[in-house]
Formats: sequence, structure tokens, C-alpha cells
Amino acid sequence: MPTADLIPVTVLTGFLGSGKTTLLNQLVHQPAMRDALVVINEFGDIGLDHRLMAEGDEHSVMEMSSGCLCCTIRGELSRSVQQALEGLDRGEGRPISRMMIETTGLADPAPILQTLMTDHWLAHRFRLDGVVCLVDAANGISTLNAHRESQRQATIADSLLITKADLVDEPRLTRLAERLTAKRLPVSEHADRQAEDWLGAGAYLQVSPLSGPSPTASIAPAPMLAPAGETPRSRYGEQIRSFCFSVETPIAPEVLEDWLDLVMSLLGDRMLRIKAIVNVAGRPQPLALHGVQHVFHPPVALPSKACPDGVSRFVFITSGVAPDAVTQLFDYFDR
Ligand SMILES: Nc1nc2c(ncn2[C@@H]2O[C@H](COP(=O)(O)OP(=O)(O)OP(=O)(O)O)[C@@H](O)[C@H]2O)c(=O)[nH]1
Repeated sequence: MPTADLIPVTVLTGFLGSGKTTLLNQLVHQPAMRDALVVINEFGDIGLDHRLMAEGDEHSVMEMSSGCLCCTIRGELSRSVQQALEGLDRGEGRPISRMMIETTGLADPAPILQTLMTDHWLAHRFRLDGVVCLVDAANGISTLNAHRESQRQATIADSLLITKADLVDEPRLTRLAERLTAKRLPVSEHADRQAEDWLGAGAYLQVSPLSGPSPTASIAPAPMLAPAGETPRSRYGEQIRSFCFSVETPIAPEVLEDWLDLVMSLLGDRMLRIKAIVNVAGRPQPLALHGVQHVFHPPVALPSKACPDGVSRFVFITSGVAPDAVTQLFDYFDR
């Protein structure tokens, strides 16, 4: 097939909580995402991101949460996409014009790119359009220092976008931008592409910031290494683990608050990510909660269909923390 007829694929990556799903939620309403197939890969047994995605008629969302696309379920990308496209061929939707893959926050994008390029079926239908990496301004520098995965994601990206610029002051944003543009390795052939190149006509630049005065910043990418003397501490697969926790009855607001406050303060740097859809007693709508390292974002009310069975679901991604340490604390407060 001529390259021009191949379906473009964008890989959207970025460390845990950097804002990938938030961005996708806004992008799916852009004209360039009409007829897009969105593949969401999540770290953890319970995938919550598909519930957090706004629904729309013009895009399909495929969730892959049984493992990480860069390692354990690498072979499944081809099979799952084939199934999705066969469904479309049978008239169960319109043909897709683009695919977007949201990686897990801990993914190494390189094996995913390799799969796209070397899997016979995928390589004959899709072409890589680019890798976009989100870097969270609130946690960016410490994450780059501490987590090899974050460095890999930013190094491989064609475009880097800084999210949460509204949460930091200008000097902090500048330090992060300088860190990201510090050219310590040969720059990849696409490295000078600006964010507006992907998705065609600058779709991202139309995305409004979530809150606050400063828009999400986009900068040209550049590979980087940790500064001398700062060794990445974590290695995916060794210490990092995810676990899920469900609560079947509505949770009293004070129990939720006290429990999460204590969890965050006790676990400190070892708490990488909390994601939850919570049925809070006395509230008509479920709440989405997001903790990203030491930052807890304001809760957001979701439509009732995000939690149809009334069960609250929490996903914790930690470094070296036993699940019991978290769940027993809940039992302590929920007496
Ligand atoms: N203030 C602010 N908050 C943001 C911005 N982008 C994302 N967030 C918040 O950051 C939190 C995490 O965002 P997600 O979109 O779930 O992040 P993610 O990268 O998909 O997370 P993982 O699936 O864990 O990798 C949510 O509470 C978002 O509302 C931003 O630009 N500004």
C-alpha cells in the first residue's frame, strides 16, 4: 500500500498523571480526531480511564488494561486492532482515519513503536505519525530525576508538551523547559517538529488549559539524561506495583478525606499515583479523584454512568508499598 494510504498513528505518552487522558478527552472533540480509534493502555488490573473519557459518537475507544503494551501484552495490539477494524468492516461503525495510542504512564514507548513497525499486519495498514510526550510541570523535574521511564518517554518523543503550567510559577516552568531542551544526545531526525505538526492543522493548540491563566506549553523536544550524580531510582518491574481496591457501600466524606490524607503523608514519595471513581455518601454523582505524587487535584463530579453499580474503585501505583498498608488504614477509618 502506498505510504499515503496508511493510517497515521500517534503515540501519546507521559509519566503517571501527566495529563494524557485529560488531553485525549479534549482532543476527541477536534475535527482531526473524527473517526479516530483511541487505544487506552492502563497500568493495573482495573482500568478506570475509559470511564473517565467523555463519550462521543465520532470516535471509538478501545481499552487494554490487562498488561502493558510495551512488555506483557505487546503481541495483543495487533490482534485487538484487527478485531476493532473487522467490526468496522462489518458495518459496525465508520472506517477509521487515525489511531491514537495512550500508553501507560510507566511505558517505554520504544517497544510499542517497534511493534507498530515490525508487526506484519500493523505495518501494512498503519504508519507512525509521531510520539507526543506530556510532562507535568508540577512534578516534571523530580520525575525526570527519579524515573528512568520518564526520561525514556521524553527522549523518544517527537513533540513534548508541558501540562499543568497553570500550577507553577514562571521560573519553575523555565527550569523545566531548559531541562527538556538540554541537548545531551544526538537529536532525532524529527526532533525539530513542533507540537502543531501532529494531528495536522495544529489541533492541540486549540485545546484550552484546564484551569488557571497559563496555557499548557509546547516546546520542541530534545533528548536528555539525568544530571550527573542523579541516578534514576526506580526501575519498572522491580519496585513499582499497582493494586486496586473496591468499596461496595458509599464512603463517608470524612472517612475518604482522613484516609487519603494519611496515606499521602505516610507514604510520601512512594505514592506515585492514585486514581479513583468514588461513590461518596450523600452525593448524587460519583467523584473522580486524582493524586499525582504529592499533588492532589481537585475532585471532579462525573456523570452517574461512570459508576453504575455504586462501587468505589481505587487504583494505587506505588513504589515498594504493600497493598495492606493502604487498605488496612481504610478499615481503620471506616469503622
Ligand atoms: N491544573 C491542571 N491539572 C491538570 C492538567 N492536565 C491534567 N490535569 C489533572 O491531572 C490529573 C491526572 O490527569 P490524567 O489525565 O488522568 O493523567 P494521565 O496521564 O492519564 O494519568 P495515568 O493514566 O495515571 O498515566 C487529573 O486530576 C487532571 O484533571 C492541567 O493542565 N492543569
